[in-house]
Amino acid sequence: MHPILIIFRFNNGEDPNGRRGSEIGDIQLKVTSETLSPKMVVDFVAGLLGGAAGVLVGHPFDTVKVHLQTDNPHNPKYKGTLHCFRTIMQKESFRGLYRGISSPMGGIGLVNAIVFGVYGNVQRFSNDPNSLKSHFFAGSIAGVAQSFVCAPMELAKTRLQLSSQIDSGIKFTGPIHCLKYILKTEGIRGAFKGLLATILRDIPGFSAYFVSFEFMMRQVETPNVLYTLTAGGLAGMSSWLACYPIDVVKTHMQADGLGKNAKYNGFVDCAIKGFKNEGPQYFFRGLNSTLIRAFPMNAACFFVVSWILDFCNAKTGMDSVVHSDQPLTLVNLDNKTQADLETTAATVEEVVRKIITDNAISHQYASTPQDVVHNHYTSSTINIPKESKTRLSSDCNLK
Ligand SMILES: NC(=[NH2+])NCCC[C@H](N)C(=O)O
Repeated sequence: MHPILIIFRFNNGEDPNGRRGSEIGDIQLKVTSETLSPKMVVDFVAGLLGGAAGVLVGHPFDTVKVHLQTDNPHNPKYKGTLHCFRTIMQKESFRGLYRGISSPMGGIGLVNAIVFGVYGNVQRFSNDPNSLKSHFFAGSIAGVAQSFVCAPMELAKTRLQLSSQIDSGIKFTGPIHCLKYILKTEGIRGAFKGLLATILRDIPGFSAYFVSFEFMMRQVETPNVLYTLTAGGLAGMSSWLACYPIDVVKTHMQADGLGKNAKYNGFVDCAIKGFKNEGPQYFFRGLNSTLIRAFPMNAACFFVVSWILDFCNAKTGMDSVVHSDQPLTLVNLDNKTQADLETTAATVEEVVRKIITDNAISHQYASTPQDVVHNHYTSSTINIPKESKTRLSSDCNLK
């Protein structure tokens, strides 16, 4: 048997195609027997495009960072971040700033598709999707999931960035070439060097990322463009603050040789040696440039993701959850109105019947647009007991 999927939305009188839709407060109900919710795919696509937007905005900062990191300390070419930026612009214009963008574009696009795809789906299907706890948990799972792609990708990036310091006796043409070489010489274990450190970094990294974004977005009723950009930027910064010391250790692990060439015995050993050698500063070197880059990059990323999710929600006008053997679930985009529903109707069945017998509750529950909290990652659920499900469908002529 196909799971029954009930989708409903509150129509605020705005038709996505510009036509005037139904009356304010009308509720549209749709019942289908699909297994795949369109949202599932939308999350991945939104993450992919959001990641690409982030790289487009963030890459010049990365270029400046790498130029500064590799500058000669005894005879520096650049006086600082701004000077470096200006010098590259003068000499090579945008081409200089955007050189080498193709690999992060592909890589971060893929990583973000996994991050936002896994995050959105875990969050929506969790028991209490609206709680910050669910966002935290979904962020951690997403962090673990992306690590398997992120770790080898960052390994290749690190080895390429440090190719002047690490002498592997070969000049790499790009990340794929570098990874192939690692696979050939160091095997599959070599390609996943730093995986554990990546997981340890990205569990706190991505839970902080999503919880802080969600928290900030909840502080205002209708976040405007500037607000969304700021929240995304700050979420990116807080995510790096939450995990930066682990990131430093990860970088050293991935820059380390293998076998008898290895300086470190593992994650903890690496952290201890770094601390003994340099003191607490060891864990914070490079934090500035990371934070500077994180703001614009994640502002762009979250903005594009939110925009795409909003756009798709407006188009389909629905949010949805599929439960095959659990009680049927109703999902709605709008917390507030749903809260009204829950308190005024005695039973869930009654709620559904009210929704179905058209207009029965439309005016009673009419909410003005300002009243609506559009929470991109929120889905509110009403659980309908299994027994009432069958009755419901026959009563209402639903298939
Ligand atoms: N530590 C993390 N991985 N935090 C998540 C932020 C990811 C984001 N793509 C960035 O590079 O800024």
